[in-house]
Amino acid sequence: VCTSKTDLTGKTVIITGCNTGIGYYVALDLAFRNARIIMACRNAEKANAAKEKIIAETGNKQIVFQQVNLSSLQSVRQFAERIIKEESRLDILINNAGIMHSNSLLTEDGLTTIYATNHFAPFLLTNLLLDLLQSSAPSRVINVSSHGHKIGSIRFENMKCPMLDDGNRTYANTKLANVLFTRELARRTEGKGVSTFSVHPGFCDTELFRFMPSLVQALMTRYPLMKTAKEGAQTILHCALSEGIESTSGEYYSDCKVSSTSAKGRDMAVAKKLWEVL
Ligand SMILES: NC(=O)C1=CN([C@@H]2O[C@H](COP(=O)(O)OP(=O)(O)OC[C@H]3O[C@@H](n4cnc5c(N)ncnc54)[C@H](OP(=O)(O)O)[C@@H]3O)[C@@H](O)[C@H]2O)C=CC1
Ligand SMILES: CC1=C(/C=C/C(C)=C/C=C/C(C)=C/C=O)C(C)(C)CCC1
Repeated sequence: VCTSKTDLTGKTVIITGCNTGIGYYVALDLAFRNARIIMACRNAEKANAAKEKIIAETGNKQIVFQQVNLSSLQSVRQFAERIIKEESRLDILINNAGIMHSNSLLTEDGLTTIYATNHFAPFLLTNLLLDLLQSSAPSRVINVSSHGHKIGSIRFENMKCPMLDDGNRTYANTKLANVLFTRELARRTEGKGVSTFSVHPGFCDTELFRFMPSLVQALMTRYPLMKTAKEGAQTILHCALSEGIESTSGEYYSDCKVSSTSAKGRDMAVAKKLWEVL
C-alpha cells in the first residue's frame, strides 16, 4: 500500500485511461490530495461520468476531461498541443491506458492497435510534453507496464506491424517496450529534475480482459490472488508520490518496491533504439 502523505495542492497531473480500472483509482486518490487532474480519456461519456463521481466523492472540483484517442498519433499530437497551450505546468504524467486483445486490428497510421496504444502513444506523448515536465521539475513520469513483459521481446523489423510476425506475443512485447522506454528516458533526463518509473500494478480485476472469451474471464475472477483495481493503483501512487525515490529513476516497480525485469528489460542498446522508431 502506498503510505505517502504527499499533498498535491498547486500540482497538475495527467492520467491516461482513467475513466475505469486502475487509472480511475489513481485519479481518485490524487484528487483527495488536491491535485488538478487532467483525465486523458477517449470516451467523453465514460470520462465525464467518472469525473463527476470523483468530484462528488472528493469535493475536488479541479478535475478536467481532455479527449485523446491513444490509438491515433494525430489525436496524441493534438492533445499534447492543447496541454502545452493551456497548461502552465505538468508535475506528474501517468501513462496508464493500455489494451490487451488480438493484434489483427490496424490504426489509421497503419500501426497495430495494441502497439500503438500501449507503446507508441505514451512514447510520443511523453516526448511532446517533456519540456513542460522539465520546466515544472521536480516532475515524474510513470509508465504502467506488466510482469507480462518478461515473456516479451522487441523485433524492430516488424514493431509497427507485428501481425506479420507469427508467434508474437504483442501485449508482452509492448510492456517490454514500456520498461525499456522508461530506462532510456531516465538516462536522457538525468540531472534535469524528471524521474521516471515503470510499474507492474499486479494481476487486477479490471476491464483489461474484456476481449477474452467469457469463460476465461470467469475463471480469472475466481483466482484468489487477483487484486482489486484500487489495490492495483498502489504501486503507481507510490512511484508518483513517495519522497526520496528519485535515485531509482528508470527502475521497474512492483508492490511499492524496485523489482527485477527480464534480461531483455535491461538491454540499453535496444532501449536507445526505441527513439529511432516512429
Ligand atoms: N489488470 C491487470 O491485471 C493488469 C493491468 N496492467 C496494465 O494496467 C494499465 C491499466 O489497465 P486496467 O485498468 O487493468 O484496464 P482497463 O481496461 O480497466 O482500463 C484501461 C483504460 O485505458 C483506456 N484506453 C484503452 N484504449 C485507449 C485509447 N485508444 N485511447 C485512450 N484511452 C484508452 C480505457 O478506456 P475505455 O474505457 O474507453 O476503453 C480505460 O480507461 C494498462 O496499461 C495495463 O496493461 C498491467 C498488468 C496487469
Ligand atoms: C488465464 C487464466 C488464469 C491466469 C491469468 C493470468 C495470471 C493473467 C495475468 C495477466 C496479466 C499479468 C496481465 C496484465 O499485464 C488463471 C486465473 C490462473 C486461471 C484461469 C485462466
